[in-house]
Amino acid sequence: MQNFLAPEFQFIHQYIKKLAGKGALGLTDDAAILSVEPEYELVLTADAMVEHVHFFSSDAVDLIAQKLLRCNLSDLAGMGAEPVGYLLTVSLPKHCFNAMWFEQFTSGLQRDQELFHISLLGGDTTSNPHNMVFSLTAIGKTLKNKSLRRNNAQVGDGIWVTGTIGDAALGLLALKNEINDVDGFLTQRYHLPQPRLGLNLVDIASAGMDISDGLIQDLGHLTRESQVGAIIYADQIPLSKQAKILGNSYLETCLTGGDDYELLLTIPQDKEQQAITQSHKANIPLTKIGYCTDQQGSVICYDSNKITMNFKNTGWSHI
Ligand SMILES: Nc1ncnc2c1ncn2[C@@H]1O[C@H](COP(=O)(O)OP(=O)(O)O)[C@@H](O)[C@H]1O
Ligand SMILES: Cc1ncc(C[n+]2csc(CCOP(=O)(O)OP(=O)(O)O)c2C)c(N)n1
Ligand SMILES: [Mg+2]
Repeated sequence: MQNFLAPEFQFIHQYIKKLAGKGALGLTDDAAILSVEPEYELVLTADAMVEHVHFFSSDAVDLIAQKLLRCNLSDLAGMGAEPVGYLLTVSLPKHCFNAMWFEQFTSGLQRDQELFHISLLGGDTTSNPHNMVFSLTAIGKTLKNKSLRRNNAQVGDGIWVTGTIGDAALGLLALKNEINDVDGFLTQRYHLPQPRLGLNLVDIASAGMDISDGLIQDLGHLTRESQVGAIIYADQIPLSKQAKILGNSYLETCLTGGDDYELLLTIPQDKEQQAITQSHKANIPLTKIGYCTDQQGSVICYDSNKITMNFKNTGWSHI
């Protein structure tokens, strides 16, 4: 009998293999092998992306791939980790198994592998009759005991965010034709999040996480884990000029819509200058939006008239 490759393995060989890096063993074995320097520990995270839920069927395939990788890299950034490698699982309807689809998907990943200095370690390929479903496991590293946790914010620490908040949620509205995205900025922020890797806040930030489900909800997670409360000021929250133009009626979308993939951080007041220095070094904007209180479980957002804002939902929930 001739030893030929079944189509599944031809696809892996032809398209996926070129993404494989150190430790992947050329995708020839059952698993990858990873060594890590003794002074480091591994940081592991997995996030899935599902057609119709996380992205549109009509989205460009290379952008879907980049968003998948970037959302996971954002989780590593949220832990203060440096990327090492990733595992990729794809489950696709049969019509996706063609050269054009795989060329686009892998070219998106290849682009970002170079940008973020990361390579593929392995994964799995399956078919399913309905939707595109992806899962990516990102592996990073931090110096031992130096990762950024959600549970160490202290009363009085400032609350900070990177970048601008709400653009992607507005981009989603634009893609649903509910608002106009004149220059394409908002949809671009939806399609291509910017993982905030490289911001070195070791021994500076007291707690941190990435914002994926909505600022208000994610701040709730951080304050709960740290057993503190929070007061933030809506007019201090950094918004892009495209978001500002839409006006106050879209503020709630910005603060609760999710898909930001920015970092939420707490920083003791005596470390603020160091944090700002690091933000300049990494060229990542950092803005103070409030502070931690001793009102455990209370997240208050004041509007510009110092009136507490009430939200219909504080953020995204799958169920
Ligand atoms: N199906 C699951 N199996 C194992 N762990 C899970 C599962 N779903 C969520 N988690 C864990 O629960 C925590 C919260 O999940 P999630 O809200 O998705 O975090 P994130 O927003 O950082 O991706 C994370 O530590 C995540 O690893
Ligand atoms: C087509 C489409 N509809 C709705 C959304 C909004 N949305 C879907 S999941 C999600 C939250 C982030 O995804 P999740 O799976 O919760 O990631 P995690 O918090 O685990 O990182 C948001 C804001 C979207 N991105 N795309
Ligand atoms: Mg998750």
